[in-house]
Amino acid sequence: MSIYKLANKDKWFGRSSKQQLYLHEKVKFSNLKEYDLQSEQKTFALLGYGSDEGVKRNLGRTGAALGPDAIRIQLGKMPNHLEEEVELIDFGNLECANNNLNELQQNLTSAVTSLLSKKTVPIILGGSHDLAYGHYNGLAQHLPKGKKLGIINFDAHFDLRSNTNGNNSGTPFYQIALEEEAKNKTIKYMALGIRKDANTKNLFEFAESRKVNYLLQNHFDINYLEHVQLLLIQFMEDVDYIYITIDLDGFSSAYAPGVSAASPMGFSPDIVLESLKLIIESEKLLGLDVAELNPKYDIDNQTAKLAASLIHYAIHKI
Ligand SMILES: N=CN[C@@H](CCC(=O)O)C(=O)O
Ligand SMILES: [Mn+2]
Ligand SMILES: [Mn+2]
Repeated sequence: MSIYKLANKDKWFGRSSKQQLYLHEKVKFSNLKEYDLQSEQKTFALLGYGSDEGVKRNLGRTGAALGPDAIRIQLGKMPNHLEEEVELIDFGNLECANNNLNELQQNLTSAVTSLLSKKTVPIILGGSHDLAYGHYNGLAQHLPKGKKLGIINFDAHFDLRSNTNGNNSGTPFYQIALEEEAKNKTIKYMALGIRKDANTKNLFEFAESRKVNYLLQNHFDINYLEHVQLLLIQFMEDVDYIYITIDLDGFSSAYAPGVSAASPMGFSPDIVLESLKLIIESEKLLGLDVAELNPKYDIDNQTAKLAASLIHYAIHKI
């Protein structure tokens, strides 16, 4: 079994208003195993994936295990504009035990399925990007047969590496592609912000062979907004539900230095926010995660604040 830790309430602090003007005053805490369906009110479920095992296996710089708490610290200090009946619940962290990544991913899948069955919107805080494999499977298993789940990944990398030598942070979408094929289905995968200088020829070939809808980093830019919107609309038309995964290493290192594999020439927050707006307005969003925050390399918490701002934006838009 992987490790399940209840939320550390000390990570939620900030100015005190006594009228829930800040998210640390709004957030509630619960136990994954005990939580029950409250009512039909909108509920966001925060769950940390406190692991960098996948980054370590992928020869990256470790530190992402500390990502979830760094996001909580920044999110808690932000203003709360949620309606009173909307709930924000911190379910704590899943962590890796005995370097057993597969088990951690399976436990994330079960947790996500359970959170969906209780009508919450899962928001996973990462944590290395292998969380995508667990998160996707949890969302997919919840869906009725025949419903299509599309993945929209904001990332510098395809993460389509083969997992022949084990799962890691670079393999989640390869695993999903192969498992969908085993069921005579095809992966519905869009990757935005792909860097040519960070993905090999083989990865591009694999992506093309699986009809991955990808956009290179230089075109994933606010100057190409209409083009980006068109691609998103076309992709979303073809699926019933959407899973959003944001790998912070896709942002330029000017915005996101706190990652394992930084992108000096990455994308900017403005185009990501425009994309999130469009996706959320489609009302097809099922779950969202923010991955790869590595506080060890962050500067003045910029990357943690960016991660928190993305989540802040999403929960106020959904
Ligand atoms: N999740 C990250 N995956 C990247 C890491 C790149 C790197 O470490 O340079 C990948 O495997 O391509
Ligand atoms: Mn990446
Ligand atoms: Mn990634």
